[in-house]
Amino acid sequence: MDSESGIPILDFRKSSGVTLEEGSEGWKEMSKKVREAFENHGAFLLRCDEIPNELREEMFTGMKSLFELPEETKLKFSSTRAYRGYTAKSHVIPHCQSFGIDDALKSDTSQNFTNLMWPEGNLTFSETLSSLTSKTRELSRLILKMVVEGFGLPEEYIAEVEELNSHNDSRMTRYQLPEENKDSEIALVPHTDKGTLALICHNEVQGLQVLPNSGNWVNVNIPPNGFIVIVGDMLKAWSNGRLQAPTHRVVTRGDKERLAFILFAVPKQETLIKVPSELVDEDHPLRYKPFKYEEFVDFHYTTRTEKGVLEQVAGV
Ligand SMILES: O=C(O)CCC(=O)C(=O)O
Ligand SMILES: [Fe+2]
Repeated sequence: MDSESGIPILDFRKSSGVTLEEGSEGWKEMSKKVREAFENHGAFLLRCDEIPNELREEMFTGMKSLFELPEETKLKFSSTRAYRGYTAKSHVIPHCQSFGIDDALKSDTSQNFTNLMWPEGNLTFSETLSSLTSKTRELSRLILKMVVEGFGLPEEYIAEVEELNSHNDSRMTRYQLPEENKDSEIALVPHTDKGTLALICHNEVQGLQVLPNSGNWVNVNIPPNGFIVIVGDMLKAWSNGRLQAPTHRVVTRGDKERLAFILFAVPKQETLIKVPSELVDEDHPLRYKPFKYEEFVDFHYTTRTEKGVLEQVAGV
């Protein structure tokens, strides 16, 4: 457990003697821990060996060169969609620059992005981005299956959680230190993630904070070579509010810049989010009516509100 935030650390590493073969006892036990962590914290810290350290190091080395490219090159990666494309110093991300990549898993996405940034080519970057994206996506699939198992739901629901993970966006962010004040300062404003799950790894410079129900921000310490897995609003809705989608933000802490790679598992626009009947009972009355992901996204983009979006769109 992370002593500051109380968020559990789950160890998926084979080297720790864990076998996560689907259906095995180890798998069932871990699925229960995933469910409990998501119920209590909306997140867990993950140690796993699916993603080699060399790959992460390669990614952060590549990201360093990426962010050092001239501003006019970075601005070539534009998007009409909010939070996608290249953003620098927006109100949402005051001290950071970020590349939001849509459809991160499409076979040519990494290559097209790389070619735009490095017209002379950068095969290492393109392969690293593509490999880290697909490996984190495999992890998100595994974790969603564990949610189905953790709730003891019939196997049919695996297809449903796959729907919740049918689209993938990724984001690469550099949180810079503000010139004047090197102490703690907000670099990414408080929010919940709007999709299903987010998997985040960073260059070992901490900065993430969560807001527990106690109402006081707490630091999250991602373990070395680890990840944090955070529940988004869609998984919260699908689970009838039984899994939390925690409010989180990033602050600059210390004197090093932070680099983060984030994979977002999201539904397709037209996906219908509907609570499984098994998750509704006397103790857990239905909280959300069925709604399409795009209704939620449109409402969020038009109102630009962070407060109670889910309740306003789908609340019973
Ligand atoms: O950089 C981080 O640790 C968090 C990023 C985040 O929450 C986001 O991009 O939605
Ligand atoms: Fe987030």
